[in-house]
Amino acid sequence: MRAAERELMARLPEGALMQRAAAGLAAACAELMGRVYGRRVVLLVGSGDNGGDALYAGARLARRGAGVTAVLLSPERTHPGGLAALRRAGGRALATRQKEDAAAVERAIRSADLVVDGIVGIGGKGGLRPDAAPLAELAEASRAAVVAVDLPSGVEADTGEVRGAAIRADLTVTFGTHKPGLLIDPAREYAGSVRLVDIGLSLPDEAEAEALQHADVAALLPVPGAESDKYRRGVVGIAAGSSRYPGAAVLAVAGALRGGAGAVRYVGPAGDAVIARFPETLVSDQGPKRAGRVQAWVVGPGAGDDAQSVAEVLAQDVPVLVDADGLRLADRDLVRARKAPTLMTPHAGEAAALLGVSRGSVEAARLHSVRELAERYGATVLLKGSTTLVASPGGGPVRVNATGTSWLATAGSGDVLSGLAGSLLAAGLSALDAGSVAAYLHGLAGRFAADGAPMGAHDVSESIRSAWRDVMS
Ligand SMILES: NC(=O)C1=CN([C@@H]2O[C@H](COP(=O)(O)OP(=O)(O)OC[C@H]3O[C@@H](n4cnc5c(N)ncnc54)[C@H](OP(=O)(O)O)[C@@H]3O)[C@@H](O)[C@H]2O)[C@@H](O)CC1
Ligand SMILES: Nc1ncnc2c1ncn2[C@@H]1O[C@H](COP(=O)(O)OP(=O)(O)O)[C@@H](O)[C@H]1O
Ligand SMILES: [K+]
Repeated sequence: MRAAERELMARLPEGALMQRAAAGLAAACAELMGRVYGRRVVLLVGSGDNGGDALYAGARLARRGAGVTAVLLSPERTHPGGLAALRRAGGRALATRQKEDAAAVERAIRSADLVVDGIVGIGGKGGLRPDAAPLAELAEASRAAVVAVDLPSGVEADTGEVRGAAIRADLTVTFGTHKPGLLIDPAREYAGSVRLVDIGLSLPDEAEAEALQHADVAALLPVPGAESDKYRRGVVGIAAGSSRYPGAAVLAVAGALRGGAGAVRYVGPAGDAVIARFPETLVSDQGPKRAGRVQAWVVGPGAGDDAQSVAEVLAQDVPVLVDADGLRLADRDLVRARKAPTLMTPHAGEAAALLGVSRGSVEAARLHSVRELAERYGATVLLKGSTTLVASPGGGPVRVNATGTSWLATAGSGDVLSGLAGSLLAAGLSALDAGSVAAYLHGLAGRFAADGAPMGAHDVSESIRSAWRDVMS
Protein backbone atom coordinates (compact mmCIF):
# COMPACT_ATOMS: atom_id res chain seq x y z
CA MET A 1 0.00 0.00 0.00
CA ARG A 2 2.71 2.46 1.02
CA ALA A 3 4.77 1.90 -2.12
CA ALA A 4 1.75 2.04 -4.43
CA GLU A 5 0.53 5.24 -2.74
CA ARG A 6 3.89 6.95 -3.09
CA GLU A 7 4.05 6.09 -6.77
CA LEU A 8 0.55 7.45 -7.44
CA MET A 9 0.89 10.53 -5.23
CA ALA A 10 3.93 11.62 -7.20
CA ARG A 11 1.75 11.82 -10.32
CA LEU A 12 -1.35 13.47 -8.80
CA PRO A 13 -2.02 16.95 -7.42
CA GLU A 14 -1.51 17.17 -3.68
CA GLY A 15 -4.38 15.75 -1.64
CA ALA A 16 -6.11 14.16 -4.64
CA LEU A 17 -5.75 10.64 -3.25
CA MET A 18 -7.22 11.58 0.09
CA GLN A 19 -10.14 13.26 -1.70
CA ARG A 20 -10.85 10.04 -3.59
CA ALA A 21 -10.76 8.11 -0.32
CA ALA A 22 -13.01 10.63 1.42
CA ALA A 23 -15.53 10.69 -1.44
CA GLY A 24 -15.86 6.88 -1.33
CA LEU A 25 -16.13 6.93 2.45
CA ALA A 26 -18.81 9.64 2.48
CA ALA A 27 -20.84 7.80 -0.17
CA ALA A 28 -20.74 4.57 1.87
CA CYS A 29 -21.79 6.45 5.02
CA ALA A 30 -24.67 8.12 3.20
CA GLU A 31 -25.85 4.80 1.80
CA LEU A 32 -25.71 3.18 5.23
CA MET A 33 -27.74 6.01 6.83
CA GLY A 34 -30.38 6.06 4.10
CA ARG A 35 -30.62 9.86 4.22
CA VAL A 36 -28.00 12.40 5.26
CA TYR A 37 -29.95 15.54 6.12
CA GLY A 38 -30.51 15.89 9.86
CA ARG A 39 -28.44 12.84 10.85
CA ARG A 40 -25.98 13.11 13.74
CA VAL A 41 -22.48 12.00 12.79
CA VAL A 42 -19.48 11.75 15.12
CA LEU A 43 -15.95 11.48 13.72
CA LEU A 44 -13.25 9.92 15.91
CA VAL A 45 -10.10 11.60 14.64
CA GLY A 46 -6.50 10.49 15.30
CA SER A 47 -3.40 12.42 14.34
CA GLY A 48 -2.61 10.75 11.01
CA ASP A 49 -4.06 10.64 7.51
CA ASN A 50 -6.70 8.17 8.67
CA GLY A 51 -8.17 11.07 10.65
CA GLY A 52 -7.80 13.26 7.55
CA ASP A 53 -9.99 10.88 5.57
CA ALA A 54 -12.64 10.99 8.29
CA LEU A 55 -12.59 14.82 8.41
CA TYR A 56 -12.94 15.31 4.65
CA ALA A 57 -15.74 12.72 4.51
CA GLY A 58 -17.38 14.48 7.48
CA ALA A 59 -17.19 17.79 5.60
CA ARG A 60 -19.00 16.18 2.65
CA LEU A 61 -21.75 14.87 4.93
CA ALA A 62 -22.05 18.25 6.70
CA ARG A 63 -22.53 19.97 3.34
CA ARG A 64 -25.47 17.63 2.74
CA GLY A 65 -27.10 18.66 6.01
CA ALA A 66 -25.74 16.21 8.60
CA GLY A 67 -24.79 17.54 12.05
CA VAL A 68 -21.13 16.56 12.27
CA THR A 69 -18.98 16.57 15.42
CA ALA A 70 -15.28 15.71 15.26
CA VAL A 71 -13.69 14.26 18.41
CA LEU A 72 -9.98 15.09 18.20
CA LEU A 73 -7.51 12.81 19.98
CA SER A 74 -4.63 15.22 19.57
CA PRO A 75 -5.86 18.65 18.43
CA GLU A 76 -2.37 20.04 17.77
CA ARG A 77 -1.56 17.22 15.31
CA THR A 78 -4.94 16.91 13.58
CA HIS A 79 -4.86 16.93 9.75
CA PRO A 80 -5.11 20.73 9.20
CA GLY A 81 -6.75 20.70 5.76
CA GLY A 82 -9.36 18.18 6.87
CA LEU A 83 -10.25 20.12 10.00
CA ALA A 84 -10.52 23.39 8.07
CA ALA A 85 -12.78 21.73 5.50
CA LEU A 86 -15.05 20.37 8.22
CA ARG A 87 -15.28 23.79 9.91
CA ARG A 88 -16.07 25.50 6.59
CA ALA A 89 -18.89 23.00 6.05
CA GLY A 90 -20.38 23.87 9.46
CA GLY A 91 -19.02 20.96 11.53
CA ARG A 92 -17.72 21.41 15.09
CA ALA A 93 -14.77 19.90 16.97
CA LEU A 94 -14.30 18.64 20.52
CA ALA A 95 -11.03 17.51 22.11
CA THR A 96 -10.76 14.38 24.26
CA ARG A 97 -7.99 15.90 26.36
CA GLN A 98 -10.07 18.96 27.31
CA LYS A 99 -11.88 18.31 30.62
CA GLU A 100 -14.74 20.61 29.69
CA ASP A 101 -15.33 18.61 26.49
CA ALA A 102 -15.43 15.15 28.11
CA ALA A 103 -19.15 15.16 28.91
CA ALA A 104 -19.97 16.58 25.47
CA VAL A 105 -17.94 13.82 23.77
CA GLU A 106 -19.85 11.16 25.67
CA ARG A 107 -23.19 12.80 24.87
CA ALA A 108 -22.35 13.18 21.20
CA ILE A 109 -21.36 9.53 20.78
CA ARG A 110 -24.33 8.28 22.77
CA SER A 111 -26.83 10.19 20.65
CA ALA A 112 -25.11 9.71 17.28
CA ASP A 113 -26.68 7.94 14.31
CA LEU A 114 -23.26 7.19 12.86
CA VAL A 115 -19.76 7.01 14.33
CA VAL A 116 -16.85 7.21 11.85
CA ASP A 117 -13.66 5.64 13.18
CA GLY A 118 -10.67 7.62 11.87
CA ILE A 119 -8.43 7.03 14.89
CA VAL A 120 -5.74 5.07 13.09
CA GLY A 121 -5.33 3.13 9.83
CA ILE A 122 -2.33 1.36 8.32
CA GLY A 123 -0.02 3.52 10.46
CA GLY A 124 -1.16 1.79 13.66
CA LYS A 125 0.76 -0.60 15.88
CA GLY A 126 -0.67 -2.51 18.84
CA GLY A 127 -4.09 -2.12 20.40
CA LEU A 128 -5.65 1.31 20.94
CA ARG A 129 -3.73 3.54 23.31
CA PRO A 130 -5.24 4.53 26.69
CA ASP A 131 -6.59 7.85 25.39
CA ALA A 132 -8.31 6.15 22.43
CA ALA A 133 -9.59 2.94 24.05
CA PRO A 134 -12.52 4.60 25.92
CA LEU A 135 -13.84 5.91 22.58
CA ALA A 136 -14.12 2.33 21.31
CA GLU A 137 -16.17 1.43 24.39
CA LEU A 138 -18.45 4.44 23.93
CA ALA A 139 -18.96 3.63 20.26
CA GLU A 140 -19.81 0.02 21.07
CA ALA A 141 -22.31 1.04 23.76
CA SER A 142 -23.98 3.59 21.48
CA ARG A 143 -26.84 2.60 19.17
CA ALA A 144 -25.00 4.31 16.31
CA ALA A 145 -23.76 2.38 13.30
CA VAL A 146 -19.95 2.32 13.30
CA VAL A 147 -18.00 2.78 10.06
CA ALA A 148 -14.26 2.16 10.22
CA VAL A 149 -12.00 4.11 7.89
CA ASP A 150 -9.60 1.75 6.07
CA LEU A 151 -9.38 -0.61 9.09
CA PRO A 152 -11.04 -0.92 12.48
CA SER A 153 -8.61 1.06 14.67
CA GLY A 154 -6.51 -1.14 16.93
CA VAL A 155 -6.24 -4.26 14.73
CA GLU A 156 -3.00 -5.26 13.03
CA ALA A 157 -3.35 -4.52 9.32
CA ASP A 158 -0.68 -6.99 8.17
CA THR A 159 -1.58 -10.06 10.24
CA GLY A 160 -5.16 -10.01 11.51
CA GLU A 161 -3.97 -10.07 15.12
CA VAL A 162 -5.72 -8.00 17.79
CA ARG A 163 -3.38 -7.15 20.64
CA GLY A 164 -5.57 -4.92 22.79
CA ALA A 165 -8.62 -2.66 22.58
CA ALA A 166 -10.01 -2.14 19.07
CA ILE A 167 -13.03 -0.61 17.39
CA ARG A 168 -15.88 -2.96 16.47
CA ALA A 169 -17.32 -1.77 13.19
CA ASP A 170 -20.49 -2.61 11.30
CA LEU A 171 -18.85 -1.60 8.04
CA THR A 172 -15.23 -0.98 7.06
CA VAL A 173 -14.54 1.18 4.02
CA THR A 174 -11.06 0.29 2.85
CA PHE A 175 -8.93 1.94 0.18
CA GLY A 176 -6.90 0.50 -2.68
CA THR A 177 -6.90 -3.15 -1.61
CA HIS A 178 -8.02 -5.47 1.17
CA LYS A 179 -5.54 -5.69 4.02
CA PRO A 180 -4.87 -9.11 5.61
CA GLY A 181 -6.45 -7.84 8.84
CA LEU A 182 -9.79 -7.48 7.03
CA LEU A 183 -9.77 -11.13 5.95
CA ILE A 184 -8.18 -13.03 8.83
CA ASP A 185 -9.61 -13.66 12.29
CA PRO A 186 -9.66 -12.41 14.97
CA ALA A 187 -9.38 -8.95 13.31
CA ARG A 188 -11.88 -9.84 10.58
CA GLU A 189 -14.66 -10.00 13.15
CA TYR A 190 -13.99 -6.39 14.13
CA ALA A 191 -14.38 -5.17 10.55
CA GLY A 192 -18.04 -6.04 9.95
CA SER A 193 -18.79 -6.04 6.25
CA VAL A 194 -16.05 -4.65 4.07
CA ARG A 195 -16.35 -2.31 1.12
CA LEU A 196 -13.40 -1.63 -1.15
CA VAL A 197 -12.98 1.86 -2.65
CA ASP A 198 -10.80 2.03 -5.76
CA ILE A 199 -8.47 5.03 -5.48
CA GLY A 200 -6.54 4.20 -8.65
CA LEU A 201 -3.51 2.46 -7.14
CA SER A 202 -1.50 -0.01 -9.22
CA LEU A 203 -0.73 -2.86 -6.88
CA PRO A 204 2.26 -5.19 -6.99
CA ASP A 205 1.70 -8.52 -8.81
CA GLU A 206 2.22 -10.71 -5.78
CA ALA A 207 0.03 -10.16 -2.74
CA GLU A 208 0.70 -11.23 0.86
CA ALA A 209 -2.67 -12.93 0.92
CA GLU A 210 -5.27 -13.79 -1.68
CA ALA A 211 -8.89 -14.91 -1.43
CA LEU A 212 -10.21 -16.97 -4.34
CA GLN A 213 -13.53 -15.94 -5.88
CA HIS A 214 -16.05 -18.02 -7.86
CA ALA A 215 -14.34 -17.38 -11.21
CA ASP A 216 -10.91 -18.39 -9.85
CA VAL A 217 -12.31 -21.63 -8.47
CA ALA A 218 -14.28 -22.37 -11.64
CA ALA A 219 -11.06 -22.11 -13.64
CA LEU A 220 -9.34 -24.64 -11.36
CA LEU A 221 -12.07 -27.30 -11.02
CA PRO A 222 -11.26 -30.49 -12.95
CA VAL A 223 -13.86 -31.31 -15.60
CA PRO A 224 -13.68 -34.56 -17.59
CA GLY A 225 -13.20 -34.26 -21.34
CA ALA A 226 -14.03 -36.62 -24.21
CA GLU A 227 -10.68 -38.42 -23.75
CA SER A 228 -11.16 -38.99 -20.02
CA ASP A 229 -11.48 -42.34 -18.33
CA LYS A 230 -11.59 -43.11 -14.62
CA TYR A 231 -7.82 -43.59 -14.37
CA ARG A 232 -6.96 -40.45 -16.31
CA ARG A 233 -9.28 -38.49 -14.02
CA GLY A 234 -7.18 -39.72 -11.10
CA VAL A 235 -7.60 -42.33 -8.38
CA VAL A 236 -7.55 -41.10 -4.80
CA GLY A 237 -6.54 -43.47 -2.00
CA ILE A 238 -8.11 -43.02 1.41
CA ALA A 239 -6.24 -44.59 4.34
CA ALA A 240 -8.51 -43.65 7.20
CA GLY A 241 -10.83 -44.93 9.91
CA SER A 242 -10.33 -47.62 12.51
CA SER A 243 -12.58 -50.10 14.29
CA ARG A 244 -13.12 -47.33 16.84
CA TYR A 245 -13.80 -44.58 14.26
CA PRO A 246 -15.26 -46.22 11.12
CA GLY A 247 -17.32 -43.08 10.45
CA ALA A 248 -14.23 -41.02 9.64
CA ALA A 249 -13.53 -43.38 6.73
CA VAL A 250 -17.10 -43.05 5.45
CA LEU A 251 -17.00 -39.25 5.64
CA ALA A 252 -13.59 -38.94 3.97
CA VAL A 253 -14.83 -41.19 1.13
CA ALA A 254 -18.02 -39.10 0.93
CA GLY A 255 -15.89 -35.98 0.37
CA ALA A 256 -13.57 -37.76 -2.08
CA LEU A 257 -16.44 -39.02 -4.28
CA ARG A 258 -17.51 -35.40 -4.86
CA GLY A 259 -14.04 -34.02 -5.56
CA GLY A 260 -13.40 -34.86 -9.19
CA ALA A 261 -11.23 -37.99 -9.01
CA GLY A 262 -12.34 -40.84 -11.29
CA ALA A 263 -12.22 -43.49 -8.56
CA VAL A 264 -11.90 -43.71 -4.80
CA ARG A 265 -9.84 -46.51 -3.29
CA TYR A 266 -10.36 -47.16 0.42
CA VAL A 267 -7.71 -48.95 2.47
CA GLY A 268 -8.28 -49.83 6.12
CA PRO A 269 -10.43 -51.69 8.63
CA ALA A 270 -13.70 -49.87 7.89
CA GLY A 271 -14.27 -51.31 4.41
CA ASP A 272 -17.65 -52.83 5.25
CA ALA A 273 -19.02 -49.53 6.55
CA VAL A 274 -17.68 -47.71 3.49
CA ILE A 275 -19.13 -50.21 0.99
CA ALA A 276 -22.49 -50.23 2.76
CA ARG A 277 -22.77 -46.50 2.22
CA PHE A 278 -20.84 -46.07 -1.04
CA PRO A 279 -20.85 -49.20 -3.21
CA GLU A 280 -18.75 -47.50 -5.89
CA THR A 281 -15.66 -47.47 -3.60
CA LEU A 282 -12.77 -49.86 -4.36
CA VAL A 283 -12.00 -51.46 -1.01
CA SER A 284 -8.91 -53.27 0.27
CA ASP A 285 -7.59 -54.27 3.69
CA GLN A 286 -4.03 -55.03 2.54
CA GLY A 287 -2.50 -51.70 3.60
CA PRO A 288 -1.50 -48.73 1.42
CA LYS A 289 1.65 -50.37 0.01
CA ARG A 290 -0.32 -53.15 -1.73
CA ALA A 291 -3.38 -51.10 -2.62
CA GLY A 292 -2.60 -50.68 -6.31
CA ARG A 293 -1.99 -47.47 -8.16
CA VAL A 294 -3.33 -44.15 -6.85
CA GLN A 295 -2.52 -40.59 -7.95
CA ALA A 296 -2.87 -39.10 -4.44
CA TRP A 297 -3.38 -40.32 -0.87
CA VAL A 298 -5.32 -39.09 2.12
CA VAL A 299 -4.08 -40.49 5.40
CA GLY A 300 -5.08 -39.96 8.99
CA PRO A 301 -8.77 -39.21 9.64
CA GLY A 302 -9.93 -41.46 12.47
CA ALA A 303 -6.78 -43.57 12.02
CA GLY A 304 -6.10 -43.98 15.75
CA ASP A 305 -2.53 -45.21 16.25
CA ASP A 306 -1.95 -46.75 12.83
CA ALA A 307 1.57 -45.35 12.40
CA GLN A 308 2.43 -47.98 9.81
CA SER A 309 -0.17 -46.78 7.28
CA VAL A 310 1.05 -43.21 7.72
CA ALA A 311 4.66 -44.25 7.07
CA GLU A 312 3.68 -46.41 4.07
CA VAL A 313 1.72 -43.59 2.50
CA LEU A 314 4.44 -41.00 3.10
CA ALA A 315 6.93 -43.34 1.42
CA GLN A 316 4.99 -43.22 -1.87
CA ASP A 317 6.04 -40.78 -4.52
CA VAL A 318 2.60 -39.22 -5.12
CA PRO A 319 0.89 -36.20 -3.50
CA VAL A 320 -0.22 -36.98 0.07
CA LEU A 321 -2.71 -35.22 2.34
CA VAL A 322 -2.09 -35.77 6.07
CA ASP A 323 -4.92 -35.02 8.48
CA ALA A 324 -6.03 -35.61 12.08
CA ASP A 325 -4.24 -38.58 13.76
CA GLY A 326 -1.89 -38.73 10.78
CA LEU A 327 -0.46 -35.35 11.76
CA ARG A 328 0.63 -36.68 15.14
CA LEU A 329 2.04 -39.86 13.61
CA ALA A 330 3.88 -38.30 10.65
CA ASP A 331 7.64 -38.10 11.09
CA ARG A 332 8.81 -34.58 10.31
CA ASP A 333 12.04 -35.65 8.62
CA LEU A 334 10.12 -38.10 6.44
CA VAL A 335 7.73 -35.32 5.39
CA ARG A 336 10.59 -32.91 4.71
CA ALA A 337 12.40 -35.51 2.60
CA ARG A 338 9.42 -36.16 0.33
CA LYS A 339 9.74 -35.11 -3.31
CA ALA A 340 6.03 -35.20 -4.18
CA PRO A 341 3.79 -32.54 -2.61
CA THR A 342 2.50 -32.95 0.95
CA LEU A 343 -0.63 -31.14 2.17
CA MET A 344 -1.18 -31.05 5.94
CA THR A 345 -4.62 -30.03 7.26
CA PRO A 346 -4.51 -29.31 11.02
CA HIS A 347 -7.10 -27.43 13.04
CA ALA A 348 -5.75 -24.94 15.59
CA GLY A 349 -5.34 -27.58 18.30
CA GLU A 350 -3.37 -29.92 16.04
CA ALA A 351 -1.27 -27.04 14.72
CA ALA A 352 -0.52 -26.00 18.31
CA ALA A 353 0.66 -29.52 19.17
CA LEU A 354 2.94 -29.61 16.12
CA LEU A 355 4.40 -26.18 16.94
CA GLY A 356 4.67 -26.82 20.68
CA VAL A 357 2.58 -23.77 21.61
CA SER A 358 -0.90 -23.23 23.02
CA ARG A 359 -4.05 -23.44 20.91
CA GLY A 360 -4.85 -19.84 21.88
CA SER A 361 -1.60 -18.54 20.45
CA VAL A 362 -2.29 -20.26 17.10
CA GLU A 363 -5.78 -18.74 16.99
CA ALA A 364 -4.42 -15.29 17.86
CA ALA A 365 -1.76 -15.43 15.12
CA ARG A 366 -3.12 -17.62 12.33
CA LEU A 367 -1.05 -16.14 9.51
CA HIS A 368 2.20 -16.50 11.42
CA SER A 369 1.32 -20.04 12.57
CA VAL A 370 0.41 -21.40 9.13
CA ARG A 371 3.60 -19.98 7.59
CA GLU A 372 5.71 -21.33 10.42
CA LEU A 373 4.29 -24.84 10.03
CA ALA A 374 4.76 -24.80 6.25
CA GLU A 375 8.40 -23.83 6.79
CA ARG A 376 9.10 -26.41 9.49
CA TYR A 377 7.60 -29.33 7.54
CA GLY A 378 8.52 -28.19 4.05
CA ALA A 379 4.86 -28.89 3.24
CA THR A 380 1.76 -27.00 2.14
CA VAL A 381 -0.34 -26.39 5.24
CA LEU A 382 -4.08 -25.76 5.42
CA LEU A 383 -4.97 -24.37 8.86
CA LYS A 384 -8.68 -24.94 9.55
CA GLY A 385 -11.00 -22.84 11.67
CA SER A 386 -13.02 -19.65 11.56
CA THR A 387 -10.62 -18.37 8.89
CA THR A 388 -9.06 -21.18 6.87
CA LEU A 389 -5.59 -20.35 5.54
CA VAL A 390 -3.38 -22.28 3.10
CA ALA A 391 0.37 -21.59 2.96
CA SER A 392 3.04 -23.05 0.68
CA PRO A 393 6.53 -23.92 1.86
CA GLY A 394 9.00 -21.33 0.64
CA GLY A 395 6.56 -18.41 0.91
CA GLY A 396 4.30 -16.79 -1.68
CA PRO A 397 0.77 -15.55 -1.12
CA VAL A 398 -1.25 -17.25 1.60
CA ARG A 399 -4.74 -18.24 0.45
CA VAL A 400 -7.54 -17.06 2.73
CA ASN A 401 -10.89 -18.78 2.45
CA ALA A 402 -13.88 -16.49 2.70
CA THR A 403 -16.74 -18.95 2.21
CA GLY A 404 -16.89 -20.76 5.58
CA THR A 405 -19.59 -20.66 8.23
CA SER A 406 -19.44 -21.49 11.91
CA TRP A 407 -22.09 -24.19 11.28
CA LEU A 408 -19.15 -26.21 9.95
CA ALA A 409 -17.88 -26.59 13.51
CA THR A 410 -19.45 -30.05 13.71
CA ALA A 411 -17.77 -33.42 14.26
CA GLY A 412 -16.53 -35.04 11.08
CA SER A 413 -16.72 -32.04 8.78
CA GLY A 414 -12.91 -32.01 8.67
CA ASP A 415 -12.96 -35.62 7.39
CA VAL A 416 -15.18 -34.54 4.49
CA LEU A 417 -12.73 -31.72 3.72
CA SER A 418 -9.73 -34.02 3.64
CA GLY A 419 -11.43 -36.45 1.26
CA LEU A 420 -12.48 -33.59 -1.00
CA ALA A 421 -9.00 -32.03 -1.05
CA GLY A 422 -7.37 -35.43 -1.66
CA SER A 423 -9.66 -36.02 -4.61
CA LEU A 424 -8.65 -32.67 -6.13
CA LEU A 425 -4.98 -33.60 -5.59
CA ALA A 426 -5.55 -36.87 -7.45
CA ALA A 427 -7.24 -34.94 -10.25
CA GLY A 428 -3.99 -33.01 -10.71
CA LEU A 429 -4.34 -29.76 -8.76
CA SER A 430 -1.29 -28.45 -6.89
CA ALA A 431 -1.34 -28.76 -3.11
CA LEU A 432 -2.06 -25.02 -2.76
CA ASP A 433 -4.92 -25.13 -5.28
CA ALA A 434 -6.36 -28.42 -3.99
CA GLY A 435 -6.39 -27.13 -0.41
CA SER A 436 -7.85 -23.73 -1.19
CA VAL A 437 -10.41 -24.99 -3.74
CA ALA A 438 -11.51 -27.71 -1.28
CA ALA A 439 -11.88 -25.14 1.52
CA TYR A 440 -13.89 -22.92 -0.82
CA LEU A 441 -16.32 -25.67 -1.89
CA HIS A 442 -16.52 -27.07 1.65
CA GLY A 443 -17.38 -23.63 3.08
CA LEU A 444 -20.03 -23.06 0.44
CA ALA A 445 -21.41 -26.60 0.90
CA GLY A 446 -21.56 -25.91 4.64
CA ARG A 447 -23.65 -22.79 4.02
CA PHE A 448 -26.00 -24.57 1.63
CA ALA A 449 -26.37 -27.59 3.93
CA ALA A 450 -26.93 -25.57 7.09
CA ASP A 451 -29.20 -22.93 5.57
CA GLY A 452 -29.55 -21.43 9.04
CA ALA A 453 -30.07 -24.70 10.97
CA PRO A 454 -27.76 -27.28 12.57
CA MET A 455 -26.44 -30.08 10.36
CA GLY A 456 -24.17 -33.11 10.43
CA ALA A 457 -20.97 -33.62 8.48
CA HIS A 458 -22.69 -35.99 6.00
CA ASP A 459 -25.02 -33.11 5.08
CA VAL A 460 -21.96 -31.08 4.10
CA SER A 461 -20.72 -33.86 1.82
CA GLU A 462 -24.11 -34.06 0.14
CA SER A 463 -24.08 -30.33 -0.62
CA ILE A 464 -20.66 -30.31 -2.31
CA ARG A 465 -22.33 -30.93 -5.67
CA SER A 466 -24.57 -27.86 -5.21
CA ALA A 467 -21.51 -25.81 -4.31
CA TRP A 468 -19.71 -27.08 -7.41
CA ARG A 469 -22.67 -26.16 -9.64
CA ASP A 470 -22.94 -22.75 -7.99
CA VAL A 471 -19.27 -22.05 -8.73
CA MET A 472 -19.65 -23.22 -12.35
CA SER A 473 -22.86 -21.26 -13.05
N1 LIG B 1 -1.04 8.11 2.06
C1 LIG B 1 -2.09 8.41 1.28
O1 LIG B 1 -1.98 9.03 0.27
C2 LIG B 1 -3.39 7.96 1.65
C3 LIG B 1 -3.66 7.48 2.91
N2 LIG B 1 -4.88 7.20 3.27
C4 LIG B 1 -5.23 7.05 4.67
O2 LIG B 1 -4.13 7.28 5.50
C5 LIG B 1 -3.97 6.23 6.44
C6 LIG B 1 -2.56 6.11 6.84
O3 LIG B 1 -2.21 7.33 7.39
P1 LIG B 1 -0.90 7.56 8.28
O4 LIG B 1 0.25 6.97 7.60
O5 LIG B 1 -0.84 8.99 8.58
O6 LIG B 1 -1.17 6.71 9.55
P2 LIG B 1 -2.49 6.52 10.44
O7 LIG B 1 -3.07 5.20 10.11
O8 LIG B 1 -3.38 7.69 10.38
O9 LIG B 1 -1.90 6.35 11.89
C7 LIG B 1 -0.88 7.19 12.38
C8 LIG B 1 -1.32 7.85 13.63
O10 LIG B 1 -1.89 6.92 14.53
C9 LIG B 1 -1.25 7.00 15.80
N3 LIG B 1 -1.24 5.64 16.35
C10 LIG B 1 -0.44 4.59 16.01
N4 LIG B 1 -0.78 3.49 16.69
C11 LIG B 1 -1.82 3.84 17.49
C12 LIG B 1 -2.59 3.13 18.44
N5 LIG B 1 -2.36 1.82 18.72
N6 LIG B 1 -3.59 3.79 19.11
C13 LIG B 1 -3.82 5.09 18.84
N7 LIG B 1 -3.10 5.81 17.95
C14 LIG B 1 -2.11 5.20 17.28
C15 LIG B 1 0.10 7.59 15.51
O11 LIG B 1 0.51 8.36 16.59
P3 LIG B 1 2.07 8.67 16.88
O12 LIG B 1 2.75 7.33 16.97
O13 LIG B 1 2.54 9.49 15.77
O14 LIG B 1 1.99 9.38 18.18
C16 LIG B 1 -0.15 8.44 14.29
O15 LIG B 1 -0.54 9.73 14.66
C17 LIG B 1 -4.55 5.05 5.74
O16 LIG B 1 -4.95 4.02 6.63
C18 LIG B 1 -5.73 5.68 5.02
O17 LIG B 1 -6.83 5.82 5.90
C19 LIG B 1 -5.98 7.40 2.33
O18 LIG B 1 -6.40 8.70 2.47
C20 LIG B 1 -5.55 7.16 0.92
C21 LIG B 1 -4.45 8.05 0.59
N1 LIG C 1 -16.02 -21.18 13.64
C1 LIG C 1 -15.86 -21.72 12.44
N2 LIG C 1 -16.14 -21.00 11.32
C2 LIG C 1 -15.98 -21.55 10.09
N3 LIG C 1 -15.54 -22.81 9.88
C3 LIG C 1 -15.24 -23.56 10.93
C4 LIG C 1 -15.37 -23.06 12.26
N4 LIG C 1 -14.99 -24.04 13.11
C5 LIG C 1 -14.64 -25.10 12.34
N5 LIG C 1 -14.79 -24.82 11.03
C6 LIG C 1 -14.50 -25.71 9.90
O1 LIG C 1 -15.07 -26.98 10.17
C7 LIG C 1 -14.18 -28.03 9.86
C8 LIG C 1 -13.85 -28.79 11.15
O2 LIG C 1 -12.80 -29.66 10.96
P1 LIG C 1 -12.11 -30.43 12.17
O3 LIG C 1 -11.77 -29.47 13.26
O4 LIG C 1 -11.02 -31.25 11.60
O5 LIG C 1 -13.29 -31.35 12.70
P2 LIG C 1 -13.39 -32.94 12.73
O6 LIG C 1 -12.07 -33.43 13.20
O7 LIG C 1 -14.48 -33.24 13.73
O8 LIG C 1 -13.74 -33.39 11.38
C9 LIG C 1 -12.99 -27.36 9.21
O9 LIG C 1 -13.17 -27.30 7.81
C10 LIG C 1 -13.02 -25.94 9.78
O10 LIG C 1 -12.42 -24.99 8.94
K1 LIG D 1 -9.68 3.47 11.37
